[in-house]
Amino acid sequence: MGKKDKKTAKGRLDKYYHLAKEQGYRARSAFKLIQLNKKYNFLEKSRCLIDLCAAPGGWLQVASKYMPVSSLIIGVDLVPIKPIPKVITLQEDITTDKCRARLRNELKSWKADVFLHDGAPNVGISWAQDAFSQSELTLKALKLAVEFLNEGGTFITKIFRSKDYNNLIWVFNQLFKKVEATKPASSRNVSAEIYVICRDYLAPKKIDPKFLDSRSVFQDVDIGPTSKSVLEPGKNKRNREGYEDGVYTLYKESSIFEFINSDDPVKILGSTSKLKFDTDEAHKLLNHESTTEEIKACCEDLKVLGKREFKSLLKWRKNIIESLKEPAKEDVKETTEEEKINENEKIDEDEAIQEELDRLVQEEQTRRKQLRRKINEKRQKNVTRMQLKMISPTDIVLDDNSLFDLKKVDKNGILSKMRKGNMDIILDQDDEKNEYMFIDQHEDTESVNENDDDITHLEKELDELYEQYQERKAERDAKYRVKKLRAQENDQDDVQSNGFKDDSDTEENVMSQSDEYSSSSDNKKDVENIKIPGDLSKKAAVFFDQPLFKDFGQENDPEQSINGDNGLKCKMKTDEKVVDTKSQDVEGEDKSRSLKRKADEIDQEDEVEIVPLEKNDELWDANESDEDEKKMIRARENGLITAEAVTLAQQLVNRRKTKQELIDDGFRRYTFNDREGLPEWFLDDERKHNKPNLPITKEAVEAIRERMKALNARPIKKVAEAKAKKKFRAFKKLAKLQKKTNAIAETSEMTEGEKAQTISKLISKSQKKMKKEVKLVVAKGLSKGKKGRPKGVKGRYKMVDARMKKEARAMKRVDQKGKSKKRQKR
Ligand SMILES: C[S@@+](CC[C@H](N)C(=O)[O-])C[C@H]1O[C@@H](n2cnc3c(N)ncnc32)[C@H](O)[C@@H]1O
Repeated sequence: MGKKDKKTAKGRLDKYYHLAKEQGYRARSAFKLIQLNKKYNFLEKSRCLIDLCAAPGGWLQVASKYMPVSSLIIGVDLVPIKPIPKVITLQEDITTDKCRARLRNELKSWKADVFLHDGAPNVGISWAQDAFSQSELTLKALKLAVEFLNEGGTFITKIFRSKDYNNLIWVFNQLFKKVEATKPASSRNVSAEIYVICRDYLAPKKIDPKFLDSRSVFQDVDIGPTSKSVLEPGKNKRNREGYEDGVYTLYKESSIFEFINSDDPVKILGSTSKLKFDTDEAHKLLNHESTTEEIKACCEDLKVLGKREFKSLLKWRKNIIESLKEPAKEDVKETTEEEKINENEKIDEDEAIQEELDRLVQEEQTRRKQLRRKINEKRQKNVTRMQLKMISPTDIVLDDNSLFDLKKVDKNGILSKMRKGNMDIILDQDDEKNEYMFIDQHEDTESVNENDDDITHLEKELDELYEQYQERKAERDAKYRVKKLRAQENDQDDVQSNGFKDDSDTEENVMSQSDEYSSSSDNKKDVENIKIPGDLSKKAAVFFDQPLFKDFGQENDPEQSINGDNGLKCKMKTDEKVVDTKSQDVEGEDKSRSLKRKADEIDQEDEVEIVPLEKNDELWDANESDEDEKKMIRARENGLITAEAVTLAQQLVNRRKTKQELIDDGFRRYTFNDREGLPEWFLDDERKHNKPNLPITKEAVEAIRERMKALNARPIKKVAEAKAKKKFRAFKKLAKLQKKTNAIAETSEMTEGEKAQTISKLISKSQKKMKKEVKLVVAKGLSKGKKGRPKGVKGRYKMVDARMKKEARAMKRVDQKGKSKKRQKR
């Protein structure tokens, strides 16, 4: 069988193909016999069956299944048939006498009850030939059948619905009582095959030999090559047109010019027996240089030619056609050459030069454009990177056309400003020299104090060095960069939540730019000069926001109440009520007095502005109000996640701690940590190490640990995905199995028992695929695991030797010792 087109082949895998696979039949054609038997019920009654053209054996399998156990079943085919229990198989050509002899030998005195013929000769040349070969084969099968069939026996054959069909049916009717043609459901609709059931063999004593002679039975016996393509007979499409109307003879002559002038010369070669050189013009062709003796001989009898000869005839035809056209061609050649010369003359030399010039200019322009784009891209990249603080200006390697001229920058002392982090720069696009300008809003007000004393100078240097260190650290450590960014965000949030608007107001810009305004002496003045809309400066507002001053404004100025809806609110960490400090203790009063004094001092310098707050604004404490708020939100969302928080909660719930105690605990050395004026490096260090040591209980730690364990036990995404995939695969497998079992349950070709058996087979097959785990068991005891299953081991197991590993190591050791001794001897 030829190589099938994948798409077609797949299309052929229909329901019967799958059913045949399921039920172990070798070919889907098995179902044709099952269906025929269902209709005519001949297998169960038979004791001897001969299957002609039986390979691969599908019909034989069905026969052995449905026929009584001790039946004689013989299968014959050109190709060997794999053995089938209780079936005799012969490798013979059913058209030969040898086959007949072998059958006689096998049958001895027996005669067959059923003769089957499902033969399909090697086909593909033309439809008419295919059909004829099939009909001829059928007649040969019938010839064998009439010789070996019992009276009343059945002959079943496949035939094509061709013009020989009626002739065959006529012959069958002469030999059998009942002749019926049927097409089983499993036979494909696209196939022209049909099955003829000839029952009740009459077994006439004398059979007219014409009944079994193909020349007599079929009208047009010898079908010549009707092939359209003589060059590729194997690849022909099947053609159901049959003979040409009115053409009953196979010998045909055509004129040589018919072949030369034809649009389809291959067809002429296929349908003609001889090509004639009959006219005067044709005679001239005989003298043509390409008309060799071989060509002449080929034209005499086309029927005997092969592919090579047909090709040479076609080549000859091509040469003849060209030579007939030649004079006309020469004329055309002359005219074209003249035209070419004229055209060449027309081409103006100036135009050519102009074109060349245009091209060069164009090239230069594109080159420049590309260069400019490259430079711009590079500049843009650097600016972005610098704004993201990924690089410092000093990191940029500069060429002549580069964005920065460091020497210039340094002359103006800008470099040091850059190092301090003032990155607000604008690029003057029009300026071809690419100079940089710094925007410094306070350039007028702020002058560099050159007479700083040594300590301040040292501190400044230290700050700068620390900043550089941080930058270097940030470059190396992505985590650190993220942390720093987060800290900056928090700082900005603080500023906003404290009533500072985040617009382009100059003062506020300065605020947001100076992250650590309170610790930087450079910016100190700026900060102090900031006017908060209201009466208090930011610093004063922060100061007065402490819970101690909650009722402070109320007594003196009820209209501008600090605690009022529009004033600053105060809140302690734990509870709003707690802030209501009616019973302030003595210590608190002392503190309040000293703090008030401090505030007065500050306000002497600053104008006091009160920041109006929205009614629903969250309150904040002097140090880390936002932190607290965030912690609260996090606790609400995720529950308590630290042992300290759980301990505190437990203490509160169990009433081991009162509110008052909680407030008192709040007043400790960490409560009013003064950060003012402290260098950044010190504050960073403090943030890292100086933390309150809050009490924790064993139960709280246990509770947190349990929670973490539960979290860990949750499957990670990948595991969950893998599990889901596995589930999906199992589901798909089950659906497939269900589909198969449904098909089996619905089929009418099987008994209920067979259905159940096949379904259970399918199920067990699908389960088999699951891998069984093999347990390794170390061989112990006297028998070393040689006697039976070890105790307590279920399922598959494998015995392994505990010594093996140790012995292997020992051998290695001995080996190495031997080697070292040899070396010493040398
Ligand atoms: C369609 S298959 C038969 C399938 C068969 N009924 C089954 O169920 O397995 C046709 C068979 O006819 C065989 N055949 C064709 N011409 C033959 C011949 N002259 N003698 C014996 N077998 C022939 C082919 O070898 C081919 O195996």
